[in-house]
Amino acid sequence: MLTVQHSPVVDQLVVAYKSNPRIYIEGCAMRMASSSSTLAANLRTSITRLPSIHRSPSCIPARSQLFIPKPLACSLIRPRRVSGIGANPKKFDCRAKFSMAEKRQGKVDVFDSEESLSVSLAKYTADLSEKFAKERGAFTVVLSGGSLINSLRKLVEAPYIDSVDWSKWHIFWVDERVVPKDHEDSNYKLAYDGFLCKVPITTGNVYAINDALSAEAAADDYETCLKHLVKIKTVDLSEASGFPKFDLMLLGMGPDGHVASLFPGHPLVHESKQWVTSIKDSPKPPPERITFTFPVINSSANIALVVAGAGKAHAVNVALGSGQNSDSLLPVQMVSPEGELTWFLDSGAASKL
Ligand SMILES: O=C1O[C@H](COP(=O)(O)O)[C@@H](O)[C@H](O)[C@H]1O
Repeated sequence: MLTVQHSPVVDQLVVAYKSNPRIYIEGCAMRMASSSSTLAANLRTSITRLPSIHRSPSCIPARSQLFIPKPLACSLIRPRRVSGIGANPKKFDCRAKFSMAEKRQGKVDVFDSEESLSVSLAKYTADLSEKFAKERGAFTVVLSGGSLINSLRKLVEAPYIDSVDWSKWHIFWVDERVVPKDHEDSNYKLAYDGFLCKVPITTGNVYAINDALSAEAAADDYETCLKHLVKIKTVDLSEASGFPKFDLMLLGMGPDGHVASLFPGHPLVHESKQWVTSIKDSPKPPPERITFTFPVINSSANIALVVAGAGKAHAVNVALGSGQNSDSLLPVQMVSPEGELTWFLDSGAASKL
């Protein structure tokens, strides 16, 4: 059950946002300074689930085509070994590594190259786009920073550049660094340069994090933005958890097993009430960031965990194979969506499985 406090100020801000997202951004920042969240939400306990493994390379023709929208919109509101990575699809059923009340099966796709991973990720994303556009008239997509953006490159080529209904897309970030949007460390800039500037996504449907605010204020501002979008049903709400339910979350993973800006051993991995939170001591620079929390991540309808490179093989093996972690669970092991989990691994990332 989700409760959002209403007030004339909030209602004015909603009206303001509809007519001019920038006004709404300022409104949210102002409101942030004088209010505290009254969100009451139930915690959905995160449960690790282990997947079946499927190797499936594929290919599509390449053709680049550019669309350049205006740059930004709004900031308002266990264990089984895998052997012989090859061209033929192969399926494995994995048993859960941890006992769990609510065991579900995910899927692991291993590709012989990052190139074929990218091709398959494009088709997966385009298929979900079509499904959600039909079902609910909108497709809410959450991006990570890092290498994920490069892995989305086939989505901006034929046939998807023309066949996807980009007008239905709404873009969010699972985490952001507290730097200006034109800074080299900005996840927004990375996504804009590598993906968003090439597709005709409506400017007003790109929900960037407000880079004019402190980390705490930016996290609060983004949460306020999400509550508004849930209220107007642009973003679904999970009945099970009371947290927002995004249609697709595209997650990367660091070599240490972190996802979003949720790092191994950091107390934020246990945050159970906030939708969006901030971190000032990120072990990976830059230190100040904002991030979705696990209850939001795990309320997703679909999560793609996209991991490439031998440098990440150990964390992948801990999550999916016989690898052991010395301390607590790796954050990536805590990814357990309400919906479907699909791993996209290249041969390097899967090399220890
Ligand atoms: O700092 C971050 O790192 C992770 C992983 O990045 P990668 O380059 O190793 O794929 C990324 O998913 C996250 O969004 C980003 O802020």
